Amino acid sequence: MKLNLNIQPLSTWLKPAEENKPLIIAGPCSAETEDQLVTTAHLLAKTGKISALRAGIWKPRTRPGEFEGIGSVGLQWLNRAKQETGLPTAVEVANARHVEEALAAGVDILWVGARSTVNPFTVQEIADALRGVDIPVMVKNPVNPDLSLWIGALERINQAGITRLAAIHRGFSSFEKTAFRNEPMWELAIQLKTLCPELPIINDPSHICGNREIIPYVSQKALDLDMQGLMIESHLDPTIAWTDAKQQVTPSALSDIIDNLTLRHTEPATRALSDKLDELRKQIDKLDDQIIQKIAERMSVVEKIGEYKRDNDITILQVNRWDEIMHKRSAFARALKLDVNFAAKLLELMHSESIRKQTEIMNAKSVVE
Ligand SMILES: O=C(O)C(=O)C[C@]1(C(=O)O)C=C[C@@H](O)C=C1
Repeated sequence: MKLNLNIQPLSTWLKPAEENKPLIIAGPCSAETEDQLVTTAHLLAKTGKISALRAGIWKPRTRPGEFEGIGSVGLQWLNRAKQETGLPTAVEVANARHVEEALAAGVDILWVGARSTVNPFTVQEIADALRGVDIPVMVKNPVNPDLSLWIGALERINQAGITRLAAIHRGFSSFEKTAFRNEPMWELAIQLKTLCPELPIINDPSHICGNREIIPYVSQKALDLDMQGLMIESHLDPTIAWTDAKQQVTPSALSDIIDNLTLRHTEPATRALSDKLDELRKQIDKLDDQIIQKIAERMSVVEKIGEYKRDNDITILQVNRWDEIMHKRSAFARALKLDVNFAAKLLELMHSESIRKQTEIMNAKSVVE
């Protein structure tokens, strides 16, 4: 399946500020005061590395009583920052009123937040408010790891006529406590990219990390996964930020982070390098064919065992046998320097397919009887 979106290339509406460097959208998590926003904007603009200024004006907070954004007045401050620095501005919108106010205040780019993307009613309201308007829109992934919600939101906005469209990968909520505030689950962004290669994806390391220390690592990984840019929260003094203080960086720290990022090419630069890659890929093609062939052979033995179990009334699941397989194969994988967790995942996948196939065989019997 391919995703059919009508979109214009990112380069038609936002370009990296520097050659051979990633595209960066930066700014405070929240606009707090006029001085905080305008000063931060100036410091960011001075780095010469920023393509657009972001700031949260309306902040969705889980519990009431927390700072919920400065509201409409912040749009005027943002406009002043834009006039003085020349940076285009970006704001999160969560309903039709936000869209109207942001447009009236001359905001250049809108984004739909993760808590809105989960709700098709909200996304549709935003899409309807955007009908007939020509403005770039970015759609953050939903808080929960559901690719179809992300796709649905992109489709709704696109169907409203927005062709300057991008996705923002900000990570997903998870019950497990990990090093990340929001689990990156990179595979979901990769799936989106595979379904729609022309859709630009901007990574948001600030929300994935939740703390500034690991922002460089996540940023580099996003670029290595061919994402088209980064949205990084930056505050003139993060220690006193009103929201998300731990994940914001000063403009000068951001400048250092950008300097240390490597922008890699999607294709080899020379003929000789591309020949070398082709040669290695040919080896992969051959090995993949062999792996599939062997898995198919294994499955046909599994089917024979399934028929045997059916005819002799033996349970499908054989815990002891499976335990033995896991132990032996894990030891073998370790000896071959394969990652044991990876090997275990592969084996578990095969086991669940064996069970699925043998269940089909068992059920075929009950249909015949
Ligand atoms: O050994 C069996 O009984 C099988 O059916 C094969 C197999 C496997 O895929 O290796 C499948 C299911 C059992 O739980 C254990 C092992």
